[in-house]
Amino acid sequence: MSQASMTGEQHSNKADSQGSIPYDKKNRFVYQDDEIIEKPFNWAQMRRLLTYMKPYKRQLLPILVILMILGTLTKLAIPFLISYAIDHAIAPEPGVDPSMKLLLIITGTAFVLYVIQWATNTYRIKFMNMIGQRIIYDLRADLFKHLQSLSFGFYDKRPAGSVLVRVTNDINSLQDLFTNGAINVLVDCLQLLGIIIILLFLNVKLAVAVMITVPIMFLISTKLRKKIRMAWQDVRIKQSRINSHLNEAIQGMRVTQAYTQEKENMTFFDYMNTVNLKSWNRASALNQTFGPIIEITSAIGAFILFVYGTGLVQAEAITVGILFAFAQYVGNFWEPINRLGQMYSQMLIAMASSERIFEFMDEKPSVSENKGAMLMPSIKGDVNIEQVVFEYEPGRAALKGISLHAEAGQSIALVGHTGSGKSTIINLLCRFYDPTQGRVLVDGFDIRNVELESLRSQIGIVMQDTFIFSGTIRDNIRFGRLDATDEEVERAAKAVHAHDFIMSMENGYDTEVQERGNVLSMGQRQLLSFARALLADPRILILDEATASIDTETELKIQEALKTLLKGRTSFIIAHRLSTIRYCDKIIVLDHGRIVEEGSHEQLMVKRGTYNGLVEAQYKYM
Ligand SMILES: Nc1ncnc2c1ncn2[C@@H]1O[C@H](COP(=O)(O)OP(=O)(O)OP(=O)(O)O)[C@@H](O)[C@H]1O
Repeated sequence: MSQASMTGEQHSNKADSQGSIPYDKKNRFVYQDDEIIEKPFNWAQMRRLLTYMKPYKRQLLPILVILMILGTLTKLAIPFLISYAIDHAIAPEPGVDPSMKLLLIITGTAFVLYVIQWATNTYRIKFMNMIGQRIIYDLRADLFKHLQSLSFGFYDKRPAGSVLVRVTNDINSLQDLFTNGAINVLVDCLQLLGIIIILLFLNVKLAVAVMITVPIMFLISTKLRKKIRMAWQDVRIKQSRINSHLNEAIQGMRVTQAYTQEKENMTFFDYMNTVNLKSWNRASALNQTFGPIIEITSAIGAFILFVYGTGLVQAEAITVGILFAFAQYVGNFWEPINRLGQMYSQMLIAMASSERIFEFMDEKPSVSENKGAMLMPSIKGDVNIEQVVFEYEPGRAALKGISLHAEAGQSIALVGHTGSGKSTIINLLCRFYDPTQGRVLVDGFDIRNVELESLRSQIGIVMQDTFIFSGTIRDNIRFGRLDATDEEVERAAKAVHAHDFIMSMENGYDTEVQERGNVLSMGQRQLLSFARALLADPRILILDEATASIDTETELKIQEALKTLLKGRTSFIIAHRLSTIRYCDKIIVLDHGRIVEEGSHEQLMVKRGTYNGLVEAQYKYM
């Protein structure tokens, strides 16, 4: 089950109080909120994030900085130039004639500056996007690489939907920071500093008077921003829940339709959707209050400027040109302040995102290679499981002291009731988990001391729940050994009797199958995964309920094929259908994590113990 479990309580938080839909089953799903929660600014984390900029430090950053400085300087210079034109070319001091030539020179220069400003801004945004996208590409690649290295234990604790939603949302919120943010902060700070210096240079008194509104504006905006931030976070929580529910609803669509639960699901979805809409409306309304507040504050600034500034002009303390320059600079003043506020909110959200991304990245695989792990030599197939105890969760042993030996080339069947520990033995043999106690030896090597890839690449596994990737049937079989030729692929398919059904499909081996192979029947999928495993030519072959969905006739054919194919390989076969394991060299009977019987079919039948009971129970219902 994805983000949800059916037990009930946690969901009854904020969302419920906001949702007005009278729906008594709205607690049916419980979602762990994987939303982005605001975190205090954390320098260490920011530095870690910024290390992703390192590869671009030499190539692109210097260009960016030059563009940034050039853009800011031109922006700052233009009002100054116009002010100069007013005072010296349009309305010069009494006694001096207006100069058309000077005006033309100044307007020409201003025009050139506008062009430079436009060009620098355009290229700055382009470069920023380029760097930002590359950083996100690197981050995403790092994260995916790491996720692939994490062990089953990590995924046992987290539903796929939760990993997915979290990774996509968090990476997206960092995307905003890197593409729009980091460099803009520098641009805005530079611009602000430049304006303050110029204003003070032009006239200290007027500059101080105009900037009197800044602290007020700062106070108001800090308070309001916090509220707005919280409101948007609430929106993200709601959206994250919708995503989680969607993920689950789509995956479980067949069950929903089979149990005709569409109406129920729709009502629940409607409820979540309404809660999301309300939360969005609230955040959006709050957001809209910000604009007028800035406008009122700038209007007060402008009022002070014109009342006090005109007084200063009349007293001849400043010129009209300087008053004009002031008006322009003050106009440009609020823009960076506003953006810096937005950036701050964005950074706090990015802090939370990066924390969660780094939390995944810092997660160590519970199964990792020991230092000095050696390459597993070519496996002969002798498997020794010695006194193995294994707990998925502390205190709940799934295997309680298992010892078994498979000589190279032997076929071993694992049988027993559901939950008796059959798959767990296989999981340990493939080293998806490490035993809590005891050890697993292959050809005398403790598998903890060999390189994982060299071990797993020599073990083939066919599971009941076969995963078919999107691509052609040929690609799916070739997944077993990527360098296999087309002939080898077909030979493997023929050996497991998959060739006929493949050829009956529209494009034969080139038929496209969808993710999880929905165009194929369960049995067909299993046949493909047989072919895949055989192509890999593993020394140890594991069949975990691999023939459960194949009809008896095909199964008999496969049995024949398997007899030759299993020759020379050690195999472990888990099967509830006991007829399939009758000819195995050894049958291990498990019960509640312990081996209760061991021997050949004939030996165990004579014993008239658990195995005999299982076989008789099966025939009784036939
Ligand atoms: N990922 C897991 N996390 C926690 N407990 C688990 C996990 N997988 C299996 N178990 C528990 O370990 C025990 C053995 O499970 P296992 O899957 O090995 O049984 P099995 O014999 O293969 O069952 P089946 O015939 O149904 O496939 C069960 O009690 C099961 O609940």
